[in-house]
Amino acid sequence: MVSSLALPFSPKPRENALLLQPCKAPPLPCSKRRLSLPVRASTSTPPFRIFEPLQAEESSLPSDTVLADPDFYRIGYARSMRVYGVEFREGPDGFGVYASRDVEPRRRARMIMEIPLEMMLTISQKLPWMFFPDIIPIGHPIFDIISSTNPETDWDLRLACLLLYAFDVEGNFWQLYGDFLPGADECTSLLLAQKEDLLELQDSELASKIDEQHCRGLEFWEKNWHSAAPLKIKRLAHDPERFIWALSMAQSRSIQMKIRVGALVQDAHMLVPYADMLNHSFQPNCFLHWRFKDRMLEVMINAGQRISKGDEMTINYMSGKKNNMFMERYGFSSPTNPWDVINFSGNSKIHLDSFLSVFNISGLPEEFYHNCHLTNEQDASFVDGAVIAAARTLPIWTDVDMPMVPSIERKAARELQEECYQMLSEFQTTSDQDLQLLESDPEESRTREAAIKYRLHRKLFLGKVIQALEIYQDRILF
Ligand SMILES: C[S@@+](CC[C@H](N)C(=O)[O-])C[C@H]1O[C@@H](n2cnc3c(N)ncnc32)[C@H](O)[C@@H]1O
Repeated sequence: MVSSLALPFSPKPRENALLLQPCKAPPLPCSKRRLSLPVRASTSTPPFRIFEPLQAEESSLPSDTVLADPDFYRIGYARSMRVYGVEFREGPDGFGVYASRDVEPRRRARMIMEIPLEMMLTISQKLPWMFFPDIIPIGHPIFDIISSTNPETDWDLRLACLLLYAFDVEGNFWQLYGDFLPGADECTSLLLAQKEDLLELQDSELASKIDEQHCRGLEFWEKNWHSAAPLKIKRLAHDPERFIWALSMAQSRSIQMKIRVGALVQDAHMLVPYADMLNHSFQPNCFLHWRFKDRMLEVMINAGQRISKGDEMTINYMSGKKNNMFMERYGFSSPTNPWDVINFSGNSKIHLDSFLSVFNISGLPEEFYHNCHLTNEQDASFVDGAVIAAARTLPIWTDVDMPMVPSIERKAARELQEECYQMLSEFQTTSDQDLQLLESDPEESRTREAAIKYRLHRKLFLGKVIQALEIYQDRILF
């Protein structure tokens, strides 16, 4: 274990930083997410003005969101966390980060959040296990439990142990921050799903993977939280549900990053408060950066990015991964995931360059992008991540010396459409039925909702590929 060093200096609050000042803002509803408690909209006036945006006009901010409770900022501000030009709001996908003012594009990336290492929970990706900050005293039995994990596969078990341990350390920041983490009923992680929710995925392979993960978590708890375990271990997770919840936090909220602390460069798994409230986008406007000189994680707006007040600030959680991977780790999916895949089994193939030029897609397959400057308005709205995914996943042929023959291309496109229709017919429900289910029960569990959305998103993707192939057939006269 390595002890963390003292911060070389405390960062000064900057202009526009979150400032605690007497409240002049009108009372606004705010969200204080407490573990396992339903979200309540408080109508009381916050005792402090929490950062400039609270005074901003609410009208241009997303209407289906409520501001985070002032305490959420206060506990971080007291420990040198800073935010600039953004605020935390609770919306349809839980907490998120939103711009509180317009930002003109800049040549350099611009910082919107800084979080000191002292507030994080980190553990090295490889042996020997090192923790920053070093909160586990030598000889504590949780260290033996962490040491018993498989170094190759069990990063999430180690992080879950560390999180549970932090909740138990008197005065630790995570005792306060834990109040704002999603409870078991608010988190979408499928580790927290009932068995019948997993059936709603209509994907037996994914359901059994999640089931295996769940069993792995339970076995780990049973092995280490047995009746003869010391009290200081037992009290970290009295029941398996508590451990599984911590495991779901580790999986759905941690990041991996190379950090440099003093002379040590380390690949770490990290739980970073506040940055863990950023939602995912395949076209993110932000990224994470490790600032070595004072050991801060920075959230930066991409260089050249224009931001309008009310925009959600997002990062890319994983690049190049299909929806099933997003479901497995985070419990959400997207109908426009540009990396989704369809496994076609027939021999039909379409001509890649012709397909790309019909939809003005440029670049190499790894970096396909929609060249919207060449496109009319109607096409611009049609071409989304699903069409980019189609360009990657449709079986293709390329031969620079051979021109494509439109009639052969049309036949291939029709056969590929047939295969998509066949795949759609194999689902137990239609998209309309899924939509009805989602609308009919607003109180249903987050995991059941995520599971129904997953199969719906698959159908929407297949439908979009069918539509794209239709447009392709119409436009390949030359
Ligand atoms: C790192 S947390 C982000 C903060 C989270 N929204 C919260 O309420 O604490 C990841 C979780 O946020 C949600 N999430 C993030 N990005 C999403 C997206 N693009 N669509 C739907 N849910 C998303 C999922 O529930 C995911 O497990």
